Amino acid sequence: MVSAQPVPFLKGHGTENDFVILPDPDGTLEVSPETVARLCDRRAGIGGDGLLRVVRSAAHPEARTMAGDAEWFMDYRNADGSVAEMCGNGVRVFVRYLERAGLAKAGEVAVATRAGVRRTHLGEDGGEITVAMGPAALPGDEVRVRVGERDWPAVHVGMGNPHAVVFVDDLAHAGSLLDAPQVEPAAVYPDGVNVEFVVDRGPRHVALRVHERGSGETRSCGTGACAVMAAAARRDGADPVADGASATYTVDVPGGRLVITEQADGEIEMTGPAVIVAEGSIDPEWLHAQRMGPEAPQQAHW
Ligand SMILES: N[C@@H](CCC[C@H](N)C(=O)O)C(=O)O
Repeated sequence: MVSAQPVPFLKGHGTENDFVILPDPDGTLEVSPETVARLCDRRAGIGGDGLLRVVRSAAHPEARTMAGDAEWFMDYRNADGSVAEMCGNGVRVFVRYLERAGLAKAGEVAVATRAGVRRTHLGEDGGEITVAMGPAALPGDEVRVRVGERDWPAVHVGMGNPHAVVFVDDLAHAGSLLDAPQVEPAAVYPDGVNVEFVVDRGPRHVALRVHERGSGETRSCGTGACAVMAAAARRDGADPVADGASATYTVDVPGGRLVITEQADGEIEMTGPAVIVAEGSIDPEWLHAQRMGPEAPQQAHW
C-alpha cells in the first residue's frame, strides 16, 4: 500500500539519544529496513539514532501475548534499519509520546518491548521518567575489546540486548568510534554488540561513551548505562542481590545524566529525561520514492 496521505511523525530524545516516532496504532504500516534508514538519515531524512513505531500490542504479532499487560508495543529499530530487542532511552520517549497523545496518564505505564514488558513511572509534572529495566544478565564470559593498538578486558552484560562494558583510563582512548570496536570472541555476540567505554568520576559516579550496534556512536544509551551500572557495582565489590541492599550510580553520558539503581531483587531502575521536540508529517511522495529503486515491488509499501 502506498500512503497517499501525509504520514504523521514526531521527533524526540532522551539525554540526546534521538528518535523518529511513528504513531501506527493499528499496525497498518509495513516499515522496511531501507525506509527506517532513510527516515533516520540526518541529511536525506528526518534524522535519528533510531525509530520508535507506536503500535497497539494486540495489533502486532510480536506483542500480542503481552497485550493483557501492556496496551502499547514499542517497535524499536536502529538507524540502519535493524531490529533491536530493547531501547532504554526509547522507552522513556515512547511514554512521553503516549502522555502527549492522551494515551497514557501520570502513574504506572507498562510498555511491551521485544525484551518483554517494561514498567515505567510517569510523573505529573513532565519531569523525569523511571523505567524498571529488568535484571542484568552477567554470564561471566571472557571478552576483550580492541580499538587501534589498545585492548581491554570487557564485561559481558545482557539488558535484553547485548553489551560489552570496558573500564578505561580516559574516554579519549576509545578513539573516534567512527568504526565499531573489535570485540572478541565474536561468538559471544552472534547478533552484534553495543560497546560502552567507562571512566570513574567519583564514588558511584561514572561517565561513558558508547558505540551502538546499528547506530554508531550516540550521545546516550539507556540499556548501556544500566549495563555499566551493573558492571561497575560488581567491580566496586557491591552485588545488590547477594548483599540484599540496593546500589545507586550516577551515569554521565555525552548528552546528559541518568541515575540507575539496582534493587536487592535485581531489578534495575533507570531515571532520566524524555523530550518531544517536534511534530510534523512525512511527504507521501518522498516516502514512496524510497521504495522506487530497481528492487522495488510493484505493490510498494513502506
Ligand atoms: N539507545 C538504546 C539502545 C538501542 C538498541 C541498541 N542499539 C541495540 O542494537 O541493542 C538505549 O537507550 O538503550
